[in-house]
Formats: sequence, C-alpha cells, structure tokens
Amino acid sequence: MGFRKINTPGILSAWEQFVSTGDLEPGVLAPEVEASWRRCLEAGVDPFAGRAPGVLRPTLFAELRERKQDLIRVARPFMDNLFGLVAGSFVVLLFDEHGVLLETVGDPERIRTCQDLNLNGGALWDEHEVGTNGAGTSLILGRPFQVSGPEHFCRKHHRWTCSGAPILDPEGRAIGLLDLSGPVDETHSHTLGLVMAAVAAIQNALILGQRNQELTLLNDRLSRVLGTVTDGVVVVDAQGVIGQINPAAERILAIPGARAEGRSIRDLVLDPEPVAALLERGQEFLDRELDVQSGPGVQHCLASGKPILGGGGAVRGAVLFVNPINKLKRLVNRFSGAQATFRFEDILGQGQALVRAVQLGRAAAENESNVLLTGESGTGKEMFAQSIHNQSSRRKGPFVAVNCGAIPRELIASELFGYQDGAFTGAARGGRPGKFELAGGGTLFLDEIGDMPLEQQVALLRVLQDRAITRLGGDRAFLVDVRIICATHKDLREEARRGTFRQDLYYRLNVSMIKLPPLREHPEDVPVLLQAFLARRGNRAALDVDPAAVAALQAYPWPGNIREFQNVVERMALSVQGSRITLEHLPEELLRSPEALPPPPPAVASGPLKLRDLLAEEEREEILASLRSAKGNMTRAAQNLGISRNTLYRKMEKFGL
Ligand SMILES: Nc1ncnc2c1ncn2[C@@H]1O[C@H](COP(=O)(O)OP(=O)(O)OP(=O)(O)O)[C@@H](O)[C@H]1O
Repeated sequence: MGFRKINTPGILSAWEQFVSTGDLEPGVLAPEVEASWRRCLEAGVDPFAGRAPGVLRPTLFAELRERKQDLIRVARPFMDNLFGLVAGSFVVLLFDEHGVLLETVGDPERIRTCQDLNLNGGALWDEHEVGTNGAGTSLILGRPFQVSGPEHFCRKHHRWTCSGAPILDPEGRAIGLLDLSGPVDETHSHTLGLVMAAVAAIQNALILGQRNQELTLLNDRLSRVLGTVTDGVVVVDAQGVIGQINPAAERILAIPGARAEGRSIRDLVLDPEPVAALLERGQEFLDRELDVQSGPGVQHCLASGKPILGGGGAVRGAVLFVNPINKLKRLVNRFSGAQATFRFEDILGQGQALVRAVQLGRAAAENESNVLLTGESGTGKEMFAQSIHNQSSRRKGPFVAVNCGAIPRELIASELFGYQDGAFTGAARGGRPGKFELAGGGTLFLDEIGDMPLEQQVALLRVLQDRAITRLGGDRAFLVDVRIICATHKDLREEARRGTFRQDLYYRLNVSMIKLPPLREHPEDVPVLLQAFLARRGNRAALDVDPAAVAALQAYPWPGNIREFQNVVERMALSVQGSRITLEHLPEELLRSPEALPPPPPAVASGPLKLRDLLAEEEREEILASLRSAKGNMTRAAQNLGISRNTLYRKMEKFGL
C-alpha cells in the first residue's frame, strides 16, 4: 500500500537494451526518464560506473559552504526532522543548485556503506557525471522528481530510490536541492511529498529570515536617522505611552530615553488639547506652539503630531515632532539677516567726541544695561548698536532691529509683542511671535524710539520692568531675555519735558547714553573716512584726491552725516575718469554750499538768517526734484539724496510736503 509501482523487470530489460544498442522500446519509461537516459548517452556517461567522479578541492568546498551558510543553517533542522520521520535506512542530502553535495544527514554506518558512490561533501551529482538521479535530474527538470531502481542510468544506483526537490528563492531561481534517498524496495510516492513539504518549509524559513534581516536593516537605518535628526521625535501607542524617543527629544524633554519609555506623553506635553485630539480622534496637528515639560522646567516648542492608523482607521498610536522655539528662531534669524555685522573696529574716526562714544559703547557692551544712542541721521547709531551687540556676551544670539518710526501706529504692538491665534481678523493662523520673542537671547534695537506712540510706551515700560511679554490676545506672560538698545535723533529729555515722551520710560532707557557727533563736528575725520570708502570699491585702481576737494568735503555741513558722505564718495568714485578726484567731481550741491565756496560773498555772509532761508528753500527744491524723479518712491528718493528714509520723512514734514 502506498508504494510506487514501477515495472522493475520491464525497465531493467529496456535499460539493458538501451545501454547496449541505444534503442528504447516506447512506453516503458516515464517520458522524463527516457529524455534523461538519452542525455546521459549523448554526454557519454558510463552506465557501469555511478561513483560521483568529481569532488571539489577542500578550499573551494569550504568557500562554497561559506557562501551557502544561510541555506545550510536553515535547511539543517528540517533535514534532521525528515530523517527522524523516515527511519534509518534513508539518507537526507542537501545539494547546491549545480548538484554539489553540501550536507548529509543519515546513519553514519549507512553512509559508510555508500562510499562506493562517493556520498561525500563536495561531490558533484550532476546528471552529466552520474547519470539519471534524484538530485541532478530534478535540477535539470526544475521541479521535484523521483528516480527509483533501474530508472537510474547507472547500474550501481539501481538499488536506490531517490526523491529530489529544488529549493527556490522568492524569484523562482534554484538555490539548492533537497534529496531523500533509500533502498529501492522502500520506494514510496509519499517520499517525494515529504521532501516537497520540507522544501516548502525551508523556502518559507529562508524568506522569513531574509525579511527579518531586511527589517533589522531597516530598523537600524531608522534608528540612525532618528539618532541624527535634530528634530525631537517621540513615538507613542494609542494610550499615549512612549515607545520610542530619539536623542533630540531626550534633550528637549531633559529625560534619558530609558526613563521616557513607558511614560505617558500626556504628562510631558503641558497643553492637553492637541494631544488628546490626536490620540482620541486621530486628528493631526501641524506646527502648533506647545509647552513641554523639560526636566523641572518648561520648554516652549513648535510641535506637530501625526496619528498611526490601523485597519478601519483606528488610532494605533502617533508620532510627535518637537522643536524648541529658540532653535527655530535662531534659524529664522540666520536666514532673515537678524544678525549684526558691524564691530567697533569698523567705526572709523579719531575725532574726540567719536572716540569718547566708542569708549562708552565698549563699556556698555560689558554689561546688560539699556543703552540710549542719540545723534542725527547717518551718524552711525545702528552701527554702534550692532557693535555693542557683537562685543557683548549675547553676540551669538539674534540682533533684531525695529524702526518704531516706520511702523504704522496701530501695528506697533503686534510687531513688538506678537499675537495669539485669532487675536484679530486678518491675523495669521497659529499666531505670530513679536520682535521681543524673536530677539530672545540677543539684542533688540529700537530705532527712532522717540516716534513711539505714548500708549505703546506704557507697554514697553511694563516689559522693561517685568522682563515678560504677553502676546496680543494671549493670556500668558512669557519671560523674555533681551537686551534693549534704543536710538533717536530727537532730544528725548526735551520730549519728556514737553510730555510727548514718558519721563519714566526715558529714565529707564537712558541708563547709559551715548551721543554720536554729527560729521560737521569732526571734519578732521573726513580724510580717513574718504580713504576708507574709496578703498572699499574693490580692486579698482587707487584714486588721488585733490587737497581742494578734501577741503570742500570738510567744509560741507553733511546733513545726512556719514551715510550721506559715504554715498557722495561712492558716486564721485564712479564718475571720475582718470586717477585723481578734483573739485569738478564733487556734486553740485557741495560746491553751492556756502561753506565750500571760498571766500563767501559778502551779501550772503551779512545775513545769516537770510542764508538759512535760502538754504532751506534750496533743500526743499532738491527734495521735491528727487521725489519727482523717483516717481514718489521714498526709498529711491532718499537714496538719491544720500539720506535715510526717516530723514526724508522728517524733512518732508518740516517743509510741509
Ligand atoms: N564712524 C563710522 N565709520 C564708518 N562708517 C560709518 C560710521 N558711521 C556711520 N557709518 C556708515 O554710515 C551708515 C549709516 O549708519 P547708521 O545706519 O548706523 O546711522 P544711523 O545713525 O542709525 O542713521 P538713521 O538714524 O538715519 O537710521 C553705516 O551703514 C555705515 O556704513
């Protein structure tokens, strides 16, 4: 029962006839066996041999086993099982895809009796070498096949039944073969079935092993990525329990990974609403400002949360990304230019008042007190503010400049203090930080502080007192760590006396006051500035300056101060053809200036009041002309005049334009 019936005598006599004459009676053999015998005859296989002739050299065999180690490792337990199932007279053999014997499991005694066949590791059981056989023939067929008794081409194998099944990789390529060989009188069709089942199991185990390896690799890569990203990443389950946390998140939450895992994210994120919506309803959130617990303190962060959804949309967990706002602000500052470029070394001039101002500036950089810079437009107030910042301990933090005179009165508060989501119609979603927050850890330069409306002066005073700000529409005060430097061209003390500037604010800002002299008060610096500004024109040939031209430059009153002077020098350098700057290269207005015209005509000299009127009228005309040629573009008109926009506005107001 169950034994495969093969017509042994019929096949045997067909074999005898075939090996002696090459003729075959049709229908006696299975077609696969018949085709195999013909291949063997053609290949010149000796039907009376049967011992595997070729054996790989030990080193090559060792290399082959090394290459096939995964297959051998995975197949070995299945071979042991198979041997356990089929009793002692069978041997279980594992071959590579070319028919080289890799591994044998069987009764050692029985294996020894097979020595005449060469069942040794490294022996080649290819059909071309040893004729029709369970291993070589099924490798040629590319499918499981059983060869029993006289179906074998070589006589020596006639006492065997061999069942072989190729082991395939996921792409269907043979990577080896499993064979079960035993006595021919125990030929059983189920033997092949057993081998096939074992091969199926080996193939599955190989795929699983490979998947495992891929998963390990993927996991390894993911861990590396998570380990290197500077964003904090926290993975939680559906209950919000932390399963994974990357080093950046460990730093943000100030909690080592081992202590974070197993804790609830709800305890660590201090704004419960978005996390609850994420875990309970799978509602993601993007770039929300949240406070998170950071050791004993609190860290203000920008956070996003994404649910991990299972089948049917159920929330399986979530991934949270957190970034401290301070880090983002540093990035924004880097790219938005909120950085100070000037240093005290860049401030040129040896005039006594200027040198004194630099001394005071350097001293102010050593402490944190508020500084008030006063001086006309273009005297270098912002340059001083930047230099103080760059010399102070805050040099690595942002330098944020705000021109209080240039912001519409109703927007000043939101610019300075920021606003909360929904604070007013038209406000950006998610709210926006103000300049005080953006300057956190650095310096806030409030230019034209004298133009700040009174009601905002009150708010500013409060910030200076409490060192905390509340965003518009917000209900919580943030501590801000900012050094304030203010600047004005106005006489703030006079403004305070007149009641247009709050006295208490004036005293608070004026802890250290630095007055920058107008250029006309230090004309001795004109040659130095002239040389420095000419030298900045890149690699163009050096220019000489006629002493009369220098004298004219020194005599001019420079209402736009060093900024105007710099613009004029640059324009002159562009207009000069040769290598010498003379009086003729100076802009007309400089020569028209009475101080620059030696000697002054007596009529003009006799009436200083009339002269002032005359000059004012000329200036008004010039401003009008410049506005017309710039088609009302204030920035361009100011540039053409060599003054700042603020000065232009001021002058327009003065002349009622
Ligand atoms: N002492 C100086 N040495 C070299 N360059 C200077 C000096 N003072 C001013 N400058 C130049 O003049 C330009 C204008 O200076 P800055 O903007 O600091 O003036 P300000 O007083 O802030 O003007 P405003 O009140 O109009 O804003 C600077 O960019 C710099 O190039």
